[in-house]
Amino acid sequence: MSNILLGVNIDHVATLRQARGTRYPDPVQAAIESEQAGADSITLHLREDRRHIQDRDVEMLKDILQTRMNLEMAVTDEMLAIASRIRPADCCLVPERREELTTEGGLDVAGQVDRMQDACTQLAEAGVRVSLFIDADPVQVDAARVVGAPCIEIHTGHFADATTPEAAEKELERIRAAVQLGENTGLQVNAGHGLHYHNVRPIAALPAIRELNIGHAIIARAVFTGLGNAVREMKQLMLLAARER
Ligand SMILES: CC(=O)[C@@H](O)[C@H](O)COP(=O)(O)O
Ligand SMILES: NCC(=O)COP(=O)(O)O
Repeated sequence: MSNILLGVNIDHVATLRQARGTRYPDPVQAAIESEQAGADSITLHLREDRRHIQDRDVEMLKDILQTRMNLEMAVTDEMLAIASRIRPADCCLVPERREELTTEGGLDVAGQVDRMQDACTQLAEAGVRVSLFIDADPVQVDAARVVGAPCIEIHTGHFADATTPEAAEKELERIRAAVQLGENTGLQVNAGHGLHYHNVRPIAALPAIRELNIGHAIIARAVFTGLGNAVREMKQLMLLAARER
């Protein structure tokens, strides 16, 4: 499969807006421009602390997006109720800690099977496709199957944070094995977190990966090149890598 999809995460456009409490930059404009530049979906993380994306952003984009909304959220009753009402195409369940700078790891699905099964069932009944954000851990991949999630998103943060080529290669092998297990298990396999223009290609080249969700690096590059160019450049890198599959 030489095609690979890009989900652009617009959280950090909202981070810039929230820094001053202004109306700009508007994540809604970022989503439209990202779609026009080739994004296959738009990811936004409605955090419990609303540090960046606001409920208003989700409500507006529900009626504006021409591709797909991938709503990231914690597994809480509040967020499950919002997702069941908004009914995004995709909902990616992620761990959240109030004091974290950004997402630090994957969901412990295996340690809370009943809770995860209930969440997956509730969202599926609302017509929402569920993805579970998990570490590259076979135990978690199998648990995602057990709880009935159709998709997983492999956390690539440890790969991105590796400080030596050897450590990066070790993390890439863990990701490669988890991605292959996910495909063999019948799950759609996505990946994301910490990917940027200099580390995305080996991840995009993994044959079974369907979609990459990338945000921080694209928004950072957009500061200098414009968002459209930043999205186009990332998509081009991914497609070049996918041809090596
Ligand atoms: C789950 C993930 O890796 C990111 O999509 C998440 O959005 C990171 O949280 P922040 O956007 O708050 O950095
Ligand atoms: N789930 C990963 C995502 O949406 C974007 O993460 P990042 O590229 O902002 O680190």
